[in-house]
Amino acid sequence: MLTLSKVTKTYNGEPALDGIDLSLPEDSYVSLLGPSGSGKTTLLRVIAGFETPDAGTIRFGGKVINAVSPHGRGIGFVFQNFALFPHLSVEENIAFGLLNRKHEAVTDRKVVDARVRDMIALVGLTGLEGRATTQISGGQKQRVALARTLVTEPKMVLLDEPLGALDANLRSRMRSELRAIRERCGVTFLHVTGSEAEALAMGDTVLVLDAKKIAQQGYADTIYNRPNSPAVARFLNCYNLFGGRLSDGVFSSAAGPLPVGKFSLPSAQSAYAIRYDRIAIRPREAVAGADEVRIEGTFVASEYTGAAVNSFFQLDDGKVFEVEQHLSHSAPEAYQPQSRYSLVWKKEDALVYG
Ligand SMILES: Nc1ncnc2c1ncn2[C@@H]1O[C@H](COP(=O)(O)OP(=O)(O)OP(=O)(O)O)[C@@H](O)[C@H]1O
Repeated sequence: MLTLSKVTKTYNGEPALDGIDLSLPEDSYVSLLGPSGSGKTTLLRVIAGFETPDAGTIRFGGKVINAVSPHGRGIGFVFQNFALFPHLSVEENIAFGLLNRKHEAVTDRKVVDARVRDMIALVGLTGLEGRATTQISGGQKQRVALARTLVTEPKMVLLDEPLGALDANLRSRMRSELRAIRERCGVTFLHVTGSEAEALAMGDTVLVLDAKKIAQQGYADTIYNRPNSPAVARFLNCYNLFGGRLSDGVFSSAAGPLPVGKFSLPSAQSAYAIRYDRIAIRPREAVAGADEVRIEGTFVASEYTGAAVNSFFQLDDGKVFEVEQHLSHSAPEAYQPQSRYSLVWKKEDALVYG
């Protein structure tokens, strides 16, 4: 439904977007993930029409929309800080967009009231219609912001870090709320986030932006299991990465030679990656099986994250190596600080780039 080809945007001679090609499906939840400064907000603003690209084409519903004003695009935008009107009630905030939009404003009060009522029910704000927006919680403000956009019946909604202003607890509850609301209204959501956990949890599709380009676009589980470059693997924050060189089925790294399985990915940069949750911690004297890779590390500390425990080991080259054990698989074990352990994984579980 939305296609960008070779879209470029430059600020003061510096590229903020450098040849973006992407294609978003109808009726789906898309997460846009990227490190700070990678161009996420710029990309959203270009799609919304708040910024004009220097080059490239934006097509929406089959039509080129480069020259169409933001109001005429049929694309909604939800801001991180919600941007609600403090002097208007919940209901008035939601009605505002319909009554005052430049394109096809709805002025029949009955139609406005009916649509606002439906929207209030859809986002779960029934009972709070008359409240001032200064008298509702952060999560409720988020719902008002969303309802105010959805009431105008956009074909697509852009959300710029929509959960960024909420505390951690509320953020995880609003993740499933947002997904459910989207499914009910059938509109494509493009959700910008700097959090890999949020992107993978929410998006049917994930777009990874790195250094002003699309580094990878795919299903969330494909990106998680098969990041297509060391940069994407690093950014996902769930892989240990080793630099080095691949030759004759062995990856030579600072941690020693690492045997390689059948799987390798072509990449300009060579690297060896093993996911945190694919590693077993065994006594130092443990011997690796024929299909396994074994290195040694010194235990530093463990950190509980609720469903998992993450343990940190220092390798001989000083690098920190992380292991994640899900508590549903086994009870947590206590490791001795400053003691040496074997860190073992299956050869086939490693991703080798080169
Ligand atoms: N109005 C502007 N004028 C000049 N440079 C800008 C402008 N807006 C963004 N940039 C630059 O463009 C690049 C991309 O910025 P952008 O805000 O899109 O990144 P982001 O991925 O959204 O970052 P963050 O996650 O920190 O919000 C950055 O180098 C930024 O400094």
